[in-house]
Amino acid sequence: MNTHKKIIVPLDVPDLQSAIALVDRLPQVDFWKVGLELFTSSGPAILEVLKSRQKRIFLDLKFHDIPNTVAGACRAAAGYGVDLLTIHATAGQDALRAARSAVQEGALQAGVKPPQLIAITLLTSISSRQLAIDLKVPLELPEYALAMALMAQESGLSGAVCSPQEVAQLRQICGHDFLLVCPGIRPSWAQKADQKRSLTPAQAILAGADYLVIGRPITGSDDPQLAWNQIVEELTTLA
Ligand SMILES: O=c1ccn([C@@H]2O[C@H](COP(=O)(O)O)[C@@H](O)[C@H]2O)c(=O)[nH]1
Repeated sequence: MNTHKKIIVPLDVPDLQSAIALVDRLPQVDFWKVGLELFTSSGPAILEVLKSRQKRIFLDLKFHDIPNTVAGACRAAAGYGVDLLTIHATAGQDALRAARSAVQEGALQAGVKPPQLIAITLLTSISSRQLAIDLKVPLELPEYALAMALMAQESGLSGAVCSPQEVAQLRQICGHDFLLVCPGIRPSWAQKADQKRSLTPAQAILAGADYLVIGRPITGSDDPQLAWNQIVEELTTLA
């Protein structure tokens, strides 16, 4: 796969108009992520815009609810014909299994290809200290992230969202068929902002990530095109 096809850019903008402006500004981007901000403000309209331009879509709604409710949400989301869909692993095994089945049903009913359902292991904005002190989780962070990924794998999900700092371990244990998508990516020249467990794009790919989610280093830059080119160049040197 061309290296630039491994980069997913989030449309973390407040409205449909800003989203379309960003898509127009970065025509090289093949894979866009629609998350909570844009979907909450503008609904599914952006999905049709992206599909009409032959873009791949990561619908990152991070479902987290009881099994019956996540199943209903997954059934509806799968009907949009997106490529990737997220649920929090902490919804638990019953919810993950219900979500997996619902994704198949929703896609079948709508006559579209089912999305790959992937589980959030632990948000990349959470540090080891926050995991222990705020969330009261008694495990070491890498052990916890691995446990969440394994639960997702045992529940039949296609993969997981993890920080690049845990991706090597997850790749080694979960195997090569398990999709690993990494946000929290920061080129050496970018601000970390609220991301606590980051690596550079090259480090993340070398550690085993299938896809990198890279937002503000590109979309918050004065020159998004230049930032995109710098990242693609960094990754091309690996190929
Ligand atoms: O653990 C997670 C899960 C999802 N995200 C999402 O990825 C992007 C990251 O954007 P940046 O601007 O590169 O920080 C954002 O849409 C998050 O909702 C994540 O960061 N961590």
